[in-house]
Amino acid sequence: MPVRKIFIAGAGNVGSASAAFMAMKQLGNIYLYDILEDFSIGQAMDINQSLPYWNSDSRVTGCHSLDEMEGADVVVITAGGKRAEGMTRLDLLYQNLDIMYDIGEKVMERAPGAFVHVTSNPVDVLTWALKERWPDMNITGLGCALDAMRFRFFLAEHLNVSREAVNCTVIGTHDDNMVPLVGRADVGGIPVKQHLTQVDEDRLVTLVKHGGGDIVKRLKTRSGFFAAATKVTQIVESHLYNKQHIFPVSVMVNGEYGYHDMALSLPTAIGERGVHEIFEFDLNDQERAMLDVCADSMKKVIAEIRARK
Ligand SMILES: NC(=O)c1ccc[n+]([C@@H]2O[C@H](COP(=O)([O-])OP(=O)(O)OC[C@H]3O[C@@H](n4cnc5c(N)ncnc54)[C@H](O)[C@@H]3O)[C@@H](O)[C@H]2O)c1
Repeated sequence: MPVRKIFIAGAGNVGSASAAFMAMKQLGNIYLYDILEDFSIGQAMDINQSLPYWNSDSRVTGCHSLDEMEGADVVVITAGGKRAEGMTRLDLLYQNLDIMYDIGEKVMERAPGAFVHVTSNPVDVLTWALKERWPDMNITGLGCALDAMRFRFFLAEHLNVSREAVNCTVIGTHDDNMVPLVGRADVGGIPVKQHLTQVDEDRLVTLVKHGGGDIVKRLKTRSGFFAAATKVTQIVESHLYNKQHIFPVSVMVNGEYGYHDMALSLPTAIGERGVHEIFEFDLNDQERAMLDVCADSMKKVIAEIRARK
Protein backbone atom coordinates (compact mmCIF):
# COMPACT_ATOMS: atom_id res chain seq x y z
CA MET A 1 0.00 0.00 0.00
CA PRO A 2 1.42 3.46 -0.84
CA VAL A 3 2.29 5.68 2.11
CA ARG A 4 -0.80 7.73 2.92
CA LYS A 5 -0.80 11.47 3.50
CA ILE A 6 -2.67 12.66 6.59
CA PHE A 7 -3.12 16.38 7.19
CA ILE A 8 -4.10 17.52 10.67
CA ALA A 9 -5.36 21.10 11.00
CA GLY A 10 -4.74 22.27 14.58
CA ALA A 11 -1.62 21.20 16.46
CA GLY A 12 -3.16 21.67 19.90
CA ASN A 13 -3.75 18.86 22.34
CA VAL A 14 -6.09 16.71 20.24
CA GLY A 15 -4.24 17.40 16.97
CA SER A 16 -0.76 16.68 18.31
CA ALA A 17 -1.81 13.60 20.26
CA SER A 18 -3.61 12.30 17.15
CA ALA A 19 -0.44 12.90 15.10
CA ALA A 20 1.60 11.00 17.71
CA PHE A 21 -0.81 8.05 17.89
CA MET A 22 -1.16 7.82 14.08
CA ALA A 23 2.63 7.94 13.71
CA MET A 24 3.05 5.23 16.37
CA LYS A 25 0.64 3.07 14.37
CA GLN A 26 2.49 4.05 11.17
CA LEU A 27 -0.75 5.05 9.46
CA GLY A 28 1.07 7.37 7.06
CA ASN A 29 3.09 10.55 6.79
CA ILE A 30 1.48 13.30 8.79
CA TYR A 31 1.40 17.04 8.18
CA LEU A 32 0.61 18.91 11.37
CA TYR A 33 -0.64 22.43 10.72
CA ASP A 34 -1.37 25.30 13.09
CA ILE A 35 -1.99 28.99 12.82
CA LEU A 36 0.73 29.51 15.44
CA GLU A 37 4.00 29.68 13.62
CA ASP A 38 6.67 27.28 14.90
CA PHE A 39 4.25 25.60 17.31
CA SER A 40 3.34 22.74 14.94
CA ILE A 41 6.99 22.43 13.89
CA GLY A 42 8.08 22.03 17.52
CA GLN A 43 5.34 19.47 18.20
CA ALA A 44 6.32 17.51 15.07
CA MET A 45 10.00 17.48 16.08
CA ASP A 46 9.09 16.09 19.48
CA ILE A 47 6.81 13.37 18.05
CA ASN A 48 9.37 12.30 15.41
CA GLN A 49 12.04 11.87 18.07
CA SER A 50 9.77 9.41 19.93
CA LEU A 51 9.20 7.16 16.90
CA PRO A 52 12.34 4.98 17.03
CA TYR A 53 10.88 3.38 20.18
CA TRP A 54 7.72 2.48 18.26
CA ASN A 55 9.71 1.13 15.29
CA SER A 56 7.76 3.53 13.13
CA ASP A 57 9.07 5.15 9.96
CA SER A 58 6.16 7.58 9.75
CA ARG A 59 7.25 11.19 9.45
CA VAL A 60 5.47 14.12 11.07
CA THR A 61 6.03 17.48 9.35
CA GLY A 62 5.04 20.64 11.16
CA CYS A 63 3.68 23.36 8.90
CA HIS A 64 2.14 26.80 8.83
CA SER A 65 0.39 26.72 5.44
CA LEU A 66 -2.86 25.06 4.42
CA ASP A 67 -1.31 24.53 0.97
CA GLU A 68 0.56 21.57 2.48
CA MET A 69 -2.80 19.80 2.33
CA GLU A 70 -2.25 19.15 -1.41
CA GLY A 71 -3.25 15.58 -2.30
CA ALA A 72 -3.96 14.49 1.29
CA ASP A 73 -5.83 11.20 1.71
CA VAL A 74 -7.15 12.23 5.11
CA VAL A 75 -7.79 15.66 6.66
CA VAL A 76 -8.44 15.82 10.41
CA ILE A 77 -9.73 19.18 11.68
CA THR A 78 -9.03 19.90 15.34
CA ALA A 79 -8.43 23.65 14.96
CA GLY A 80 -10.46 26.06 16.96
CA GLY A 81 -10.63 28.66 19.62
CA LYS A 82 -11.65 28.37 23.24
CA ARG A 83 -14.42 30.31 24.93
CA ALA A 84 -12.85 33.52 26.29
CA GLU A 85 -14.34 35.58 29.09
CA GLY A 86 -17.52 37.32 27.99
CA MET A 87 -17.99 35.05 24.97
CA THR A 88 -21.22 33.11 24.59
CA ARG A 89 -21.39 29.56 23.22
CA LEU A 90 -22.82 31.07 20.08
CA ASP A 91 -19.86 33.47 19.75
CA LEU A 92 -17.54 30.46 19.93
CA LEU A 93 -19.68 28.62 17.40
CA TYR A 94 -19.37 31.48 14.91
CA GLN A 95 -15.64 31.82 15.52
CA ASN A 96 -15.09 28.10 14.87
CA LEU A 97 -17.52 28.14 11.96
CA ASP A 98 -15.40 30.73 10.17
CA ILE A 99 -12.29 28.62 10.80
CA MET A 100 -14.10 25.54 9.40
CA TYR A 101 -15.14 27.41 6.25
CA ASP A 102 -11.54 28.59 5.63
CA ILE A 103 -10.18 25.06 6.06
CA GLY A 104 -13.09 23.51 4.15
CA GLU A 105 -12.41 25.74 1.16
CA LYS A 106 -8.81 24.55 1.09
CA VAL A 107 -9.92 20.92 1.37
CA MET A 108 -12.11 21.27 -1.72
CA GLU A 109 -9.30 23.03 -3.58
CA ARG A 110 -6.33 20.87 -2.58
CA ALA A 111 -7.68 17.50 -1.44
CA PRO A 112 -11.29 17.17 -2.64
CA GLY A 113 -11.23 13.35 -2.40
CA ALA A 114 -9.93 13.28 1.18
CA PHE A 115 -11.74 11.60 4.05
CA VAL A 116 -12.38 14.54 6.40
CA HIS A 117 -12.85 14.09 10.12
CA VAL A 118 -13.73 16.98 12.46
CA THR A 119 -13.33 17.14 16.24
CA SER A 120 -13.75 20.90 16.76
CA ASN A 121 -16.80 21.81 18.80
CA PRO A 122 -19.73 22.03 18.56
CA VAL A 123 -18.79 19.03 16.46
CA ASP A 124 -22.22 17.96 15.14
CA VAL A 125 -23.07 21.51 14.07
CA LEU A 126 -19.69 22.07 12.40
CA THR A 127 -19.96 18.73 10.57
CA TRP A 128 -23.38 19.78 9.28
CA ALA A 129 -22.06 23.22 8.24
CA LEU A 130 -19.22 21.77 6.15
CA LYS A 131 -21.41 19.13 4.49
CA GLU A 132 -24.12 21.69 3.81
CA ARG A 133 -21.70 24.04 2.08
CA TRP A 134 -19.84 21.28 0.20
CA PRO A 135 -22.22 18.33 -0.31
CA ASP A 136 -19.46 16.31 -2.03
CA MET A 137 -17.17 16.52 0.98
CA ASN A 138 -16.51 13.06 2.42
CA ILE A 139 -16.93 14.10 6.04
CA THR A 140 -17.66 12.76 9.51
CA GLY A 141 -17.30 14.34 12.96
CA LEU A 142 -16.10 12.70 16.16
CA GLY A 143 -19.63 13.16 17.51
CA CYS A 144 -20.49 10.66 20.24
CA ALA A 145 -17.73 8.18 19.33
CA LEU A 146 -15.62 9.29 22.29
CA ASP A 147 -18.64 9.25 24.61
CA ALA A 148 -19.32 5.64 23.56
CA MET A 149 -15.76 4.66 24.50
CA ARG A 150 -16.17 6.40 27.86
CA PHE A 151 -19.44 4.54 28.39
CA ARG A 152 -17.64 1.25 27.71
CA PHE A 153 -14.94 2.15 30.21
CA PHE A 154 -17.43 3.07 32.96
CA LEU A 155 -19.55 -0.04 32.39
CA ALA A 156 -16.48 -2.33 32.51
CA GLU A 157 -15.30 -0.63 35.71
CA HIS A 158 -18.71 -1.00 37.31
CA LEU A 159 -19.12 -4.65 36.30
CA ASN A 160 -15.46 -5.46 37.01
CA VAL A 161 -14.99 -7.17 33.65
CA SER A 162 -12.61 -6.74 30.74
CA ARG A 163 -13.34 -3.62 28.70
CA GLU A 164 -13.32 -5.90 25.65
CA ALA A 165 -16.36 -7.76 27.01
CA VAL A 166 -18.60 -4.68 26.87
CA ASN A 167 -20.54 -3.47 23.82
CA CYS A 168 -22.43 -0.21 24.02
CA THR A 169 -23.10 2.99 22.17
CA VAL A 170 -24.15 6.61 22.59
CA ILE A 171 -26.14 8.48 19.93
CA GLY A 172 -27.56 11.97 19.37
CA THR A 173 -25.31 14.98 19.79
CA HIS A 174 -21.99 15.44 21.58
CA ASP A 175 -23.42 17.62 24.36
CA ASP A 176 -25.62 17.24 27.45
CA ASN A 177 -28.46 15.86 25.31
CA MET A 178 -26.46 12.78 24.22
CA VAL A 179 -28.27 9.45 24.54
CA PRO A 180 -26.29 6.58 26.12
CA LEU A 181 -28.31 3.53 25.04
CA VAL A 182 -28.20 1.54 28.28
CA GLY A 183 -30.92 -0.83 27.10
CA ARG A 184 -28.78 -1.89 24.12
CA ALA A 185 -25.54 -2.43 26.05
CA ASP A 186 -24.33 -5.97 26.65
CA VAL A 187 -21.54 -7.69 28.54
CA GLY A 188 -20.49 -10.94 26.91
CA GLY A 189 -23.84 -10.99 25.10
CA ILE A 190 -25.90 -10.52 28.29
CA PRO A 191 -27.88 -7.25 28.50
CA VAL A 192 -26.12 -5.03 31.08
CA LYS A 193 -29.53 -3.98 32.40
CA GLN A 194 -29.70 -7.40 34.10
CA HIS A 195 -26.72 -6.31 36.23
CA LEU A 196 -27.77 -2.73 37.00
CA THR A 197 -30.16 -1.18 39.48
CA GLN A 198 -31.89 2.06 38.44
CA VAL A 199 -29.48 3.92 40.74
CA ASP A 200 -26.47 2.31 38.98
CA GLU A 201 -27.93 3.13 35.61
CA ASP A 202 -28.53 6.79 36.48
CA ARG A 203 -25.03 7.13 37.93
CA LEU A 204 -23.39 5.60 34.83
CA VAL A 205 -25.39 7.78 32.44
CA THR A 206 -24.35 10.86 34.43
CA LEU A 207 -20.70 9.76 34.36
CA VAL A 208 -20.81 9.47 30.57
CA LYS A 209 -22.63 12.76 30.06
CA HIS A 210 -20.26 14.62 32.39
CA GLY A 211 -17.17 12.66 31.28
CA GLY A 212 -15.61 15.55 29.37
CA GLY A 213 -16.69 18.23 31.87
CA ASP A 214 -15.30 16.27 34.84
CA ILE A 215 -11.88 16.25 33.16
CA VAL A 216 -12.03 19.97 32.34
CA LYS A 217 -12.86 20.73 35.99
CA ARG A 218 -9.51 19.26 36.96
CA LEU A 219 -7.40 20.44 34.04
CA LYS A 220 -8.89 23.97 34.42
CA THR A 221 -7.72 25.68 31.22
CA ARG A 222 -7.78 22.79 28.76
CA SER A 223 -9.88 19.75 28.02
CA GLY A 224 -9.12 16.04 27.83
CA PHE A 225 -7.43 14.84 24.69
CA PHE A 226 -5.85 11.39 25.09
CA ALA A 227 -9.17 9.59 24.65
CA ALA A 228 -10.33 11.89 21.83
CA ALA A 229 -7.05 11.42 19.94
CA THR A 230 -7.27 7.65 20.45
CA LYS A 231 -10.73 7.58 18.91
CA VAL A 232 -9.70 9.83 16.01
CA THR A 233 -6.79 7.46 15.30
CA GLN A 234 -9.09 4.42 15.35
CA ILE A 235 -11.56 6.10 12.98
CA VAL A 236 -8.81 7.12 10.53
CA GLU A 237 -7.36 3.59 10.72
CA SER A 238 -10.78 2.10 9.96
CA HIS A 239 -10.95 4.29 6.85
CA LEU A 240 -7.39 3.64 5.64
CA TYR A 241 -7.58 -0.13 6.18
CA ASN A 242 -11.24 -0.43 5.11
CA LYS A 243 -12.11 -2.06 8.44
CA GLN A 244 -15.73 -0.92 8.42
CA HIS A 245 -15.65 -0.62 12.16
CA ILE A 246 -18.84 0.97 13.52
CA PHE A 247 -18.64 4.27 15.43
CA PRO A 248 -21.40 6.69 16.46
CA VAL A 249 -19.76 9.50 14.48
CA SER A 250 -21.47 12.67 13.43
CA VAL A 251 -22.96 12.31 9.94
CA MET A 252 -25.35 14.26 7.76
CA VAL A 253 -28.65 12.41 8.00
CA ASN A 254 -30.66 11.60 4.94
CA GLY A 255 -34.00 10.41 6.25
CA GLU A 256 -32.64 8.28 9.11
CA TYR A 257 -35.31 8.33 11.85
CA GLY A 258 -37.19 10.71 9.56
CA TYR A 259 -34.59 13.50 10.02
CA HIS A 260 -33.16 15.62 7.22
CA ASP A 261 -30.81 18.58 6.92
CA MET A 262 -28.81 18.10 10.12
CA ALA A 263 -25.90 16.05 11.42
CA LEU A 264 -26.46 13.55 14.20
CA SER A 265 -24.18 11.03 15.86
CA LEU A 266 -25.40 7.61 14.72
CA PRO A 267 -23.71 4.20 14.43
CA THR A 268 -21.85 4.35 11.14
CA ALA A 269 -19.57 1.88 9.34
CA ILE A 270 -16.34 3.63 8.32
CA GLY A 271 -14.31 2.12 5.50
CA GLU A 272 -12.37 3.07 2.37
CA ARG A 273 -15.26 5.19 1.03
CA GLY A 274 -15.64 6.99 4.37
CA VAL A 275 -19.25 6.46 5.41
CA HIS A 276 -20.37 3.03 4.18
CA GLU A 277 -23.61 2.65 6.09
CA ILE A 278 -25.58 4.42 8.82
CA PHE A 279 -27.40 1.95 11.06
CA GLU A 280 -30.81 2.61 12.59
CA PHE A 281 -32.01 1.02 15.81
CA ASP A 282 -35.60 0.16 16.44
CA LEU A 283 -35.74 2.79 19.22
CA ASN A 284 -38.34 2.59 22.00
CA ASP A 285 -40.49 5.65 22.79
CA GLN A 286 -38.19 6.94 25.53
CA GLU A 287 -35.03 6.61 23.41
CA ARG A 288 -36.81 8.19 20.46
CA ALA A 289 -37.94 11.14 22.61
CA MET A 290 -34.34 11.70 23.78
CA LEU A 291 -33.07 11.62 20.19
CA ASP A 292 -35.78 14.12 19.25
CA VAL A 293 -34.41 16.51 21.90
CA CYS A 294 -30.99 16.35 20.18
CA ALA A 295 -32.57 16.89 16.76
CA ASP A 296 -34.72 19.82 17.97
CA SER A 297 -31.75 21.58 19.49
CA MET A 298 -29.74 21.06 16.27
CA LYS A 299 -32.62 22.52 14.25
CA LYS A 300 -32.59 25.65 16.43
CA VAL A 301 -28.83 26.19 16.03
CA ILE A 302 -29.06 25.64 12.28
CA ALA A 303 -31.88 28.22 12.08
CA GLU A 304 -29.70 30.71 14.01
CA ILE A 305 -26.78 30.11 11.64
CA ARG A 306 -29.02 30.62 8.61
CA ALA A 307 -30.45 33.80 10.11
CA ARG A 308 -26.93 35.17 10.55
CA LYS A 309 -26.11 34.83 6.82
N1 LIG B 1 -15.93 15.86 19.91
C1 LIG B 1 -15.19 15.49 20.93
O1 LIG B 1 -15.43 14.43 21.55
C2 LIG B 1 -14.03 16.36 21.35
C3 LIG B 1 -13.11 15.91 22.30
C4 LIG B 1 -12.03 16.72 22.62
C5 LIG B 1 -11.89 17.96 21.99
N2 LIG B 1 -12.83 18.38 21.11
C6 LIG B 1 -12.71 19.68 20.44
O2 LIG B 1 -11.59 19.62 19.55
C7 LIG B 1 -11.01 20.92 19.39
C8 LIG B 1 -9.52 20.87 19.70
O3 LIG B 1 -9.33 20.60 21.08
P1 LIG B 1 -7.88 20.79 21.74
O4 LIG B 1 -8.00 20.32 23.14
O5 LIG B 1 -6.85 20.21 20.84
O6 LIG B 1 -7.75 22.39 21.71
P2 LIG B 1 -6.40 23.24 21.71
O7 LIG B 1 -6.78 24.60 22.12
O8 LIG B 1 -5.33 22.51 22.44
O9 LIG B 1 -5.98 23.25 20.16
C9 LIG B 1 -6.61 24.02 19.19
C10 LIG B 1 -5.52 24.46 18.21
O10 LIG B 1 -6.16 25.12 17.11
C11 LIG B 1 -5.29 26.16 16.70
N3 LIG B 1 -6.04 27.11 15.88
C12 LIG B 1 -6.91 28.08 16.27
N4 LIG B 1 -7.37 28.73 15.20
C13 LIG B 1 -6.82 28.14 14.11
C14 LIG B 1 -6.92 28.36 12.72
N5 LIG B 1 -7.68 29.33 12.22
N6 LIG B 1 -6.19 27.57 11.90
C15 LIG B 1 -5.40 26.61 12.40
N7 LIG B 1 -5.26 26.34 13.72
C16 LIG B 1 -5.96 27.12 14.55
C17 LIG B 1 -4.77 26.75 18.00
O11 LIG B 1 -3.58 27.50 17.78
C18 LIG B 1 -4.53 25.48 18.82
O12 LIG B 1 -3.20 25.00 18.67
C19 LIG B 1 -11.81 21.84 20.34
O13 LIG B 1 -12.83 22.49 19.61
C20 LIG B 1 -12.42 20.87 21.33
O14 LIG B 1 -13.60 21.38 21.93
C21 LIG B 1 -13.87 17.59 20.77
